[in-house]
Amino acid sequence: MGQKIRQTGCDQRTIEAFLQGADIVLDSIREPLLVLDPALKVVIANRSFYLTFGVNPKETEGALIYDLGNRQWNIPRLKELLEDILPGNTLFHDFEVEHDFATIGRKIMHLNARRIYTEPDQTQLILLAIEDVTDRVSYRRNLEGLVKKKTAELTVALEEAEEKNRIAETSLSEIKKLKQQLEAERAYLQEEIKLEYNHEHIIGQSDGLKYVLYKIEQIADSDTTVLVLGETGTGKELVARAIHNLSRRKNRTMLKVNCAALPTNLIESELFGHEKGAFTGAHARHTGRFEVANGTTLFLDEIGELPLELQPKLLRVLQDGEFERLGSSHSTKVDARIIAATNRNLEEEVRNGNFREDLWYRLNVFPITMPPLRDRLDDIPLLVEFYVKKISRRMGKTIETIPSKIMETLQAYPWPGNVRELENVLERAVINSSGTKLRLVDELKRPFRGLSSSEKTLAAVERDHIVRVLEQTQWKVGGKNSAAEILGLDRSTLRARMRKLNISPPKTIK
Ligand SMILES: Nc1ncnc2c1ncn2[C@@H]1O[C@H](COP(=O)(O)OP(=O)(O)OP(=O)(O)O)[C@@H](O)[C@H]1O
Repeated sequence: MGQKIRQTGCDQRTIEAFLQGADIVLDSIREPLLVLDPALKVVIANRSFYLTFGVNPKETEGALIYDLGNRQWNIPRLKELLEDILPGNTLFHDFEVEHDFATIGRKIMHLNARRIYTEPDQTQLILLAIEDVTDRVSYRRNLEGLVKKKTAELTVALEEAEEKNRIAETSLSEIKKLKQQLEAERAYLQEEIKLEYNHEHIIGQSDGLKYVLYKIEQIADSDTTVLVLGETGTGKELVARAIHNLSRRKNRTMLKVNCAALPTNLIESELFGHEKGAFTGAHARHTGRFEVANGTTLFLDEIGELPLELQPKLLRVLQDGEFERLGSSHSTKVDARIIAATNRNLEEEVRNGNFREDLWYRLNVFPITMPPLRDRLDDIPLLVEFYVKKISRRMGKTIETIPSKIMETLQAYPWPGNVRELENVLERAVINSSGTKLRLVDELKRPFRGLSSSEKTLAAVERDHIVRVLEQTQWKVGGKNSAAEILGLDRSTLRARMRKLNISPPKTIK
């Protein structure tokens, strides 16, 4: 402890009185201590201070606190705190400073300062205690670093887990969607199986048919919308199936919607689906054919019968591949290749205001016209042979001869119902043939009410034929031996046609 007190701001005698015995007390304390006068100059320091800081009393006592230790304590905030102790009667604890020692390296210290009095005259001095907290702080800092590192690692792990979870959820919802789609497709297939659709190859070798086959091959591979035109029963659906089976989508089932077979209020839901509660009776969500057809081909049969109010919705799917389920405000995207078919003259329907012109243009990108059977007489013998064989095999019969007279009759008939009608005529013929020779039962020579078919419009020919079949069946529209069965149409399709062609039963039948 220094003997002389140099230039402190206090009365010399007072200080000396204070120092009497104080050095013994101060030296006995293990922490470094400093006593400062009101001018913040060092009055005295203890042994621990000198040892810790590697300084001697001579260079310490009388020195301004901020000048100590290479001015490392010249910190503005510390200055404020120290200068406020005596005037403000304040104290402070654990002011953290870092100090570089030449001998022992970097140390972290906590400074604690308070006011003290000298006896007997109560002169005010400052006691500054210095605590070495290097180990504690390093331990805390290490711990904090560790916590930070672990937190960062955990955050990354959490983010990764969340991402995995998100991917899993997305996959799950995709799987669910796919499952729904497959279930709908399976239900559709079961319906199809029930209907016993069994489409064979397209039979024929006429130039007209060869041209159709050429066009099928030309367009099959692309996703272009195809419009198949032609009279009823000419094989438009066969064309659609042939395109699908030659396309990249052939591994999935082609879906079909007959636009004439459903009432207007059901067709929208059938095509586009609906949400639960979209209308009275919508007890569950229904996936529409467009959605099920995602990734495959959708065949829209009898497109000319699509109600006008639904035509803009179809146009939007064709243009943007988007639609909304009934009762939903969300758009659903689909990638369905559309093949539409009609036996109507759509241009005429556009002129009559029954069909939207923009939709007609959009559908008519690649038209394929199936020629009527009467324009491809060469195909009749092939078709007759094919169907007689097929039907007799099904019925367990053997028909070996088709008399040339019958073949001539079949080639002379105008076939307003086309191949479908031929098929029905042959079915009845096989049923009625008891031996190995085919026997026709239908009266095919019957002329068309006064006019030849070439002199009539297509609609008039169709009307005549339907009326004739209805008359034959006593106007029995549906069921066994009905007009619908003979014409090979659904009962609802026939009814739609009758409405369109203005056919109604005579009053006596009603
Ligand atoms: N070239 C052909 N070869 C073999 N069968 C054919 C041919 N053309 C049509 N058919 C048969 O005729 C029947 C009617 O064909 P399809 O249903 O494809 O005609 P469509 O033109 O779509 O008729 P609709 O306009 O009434 O819907 C089917 O049983 C079909 O297998």
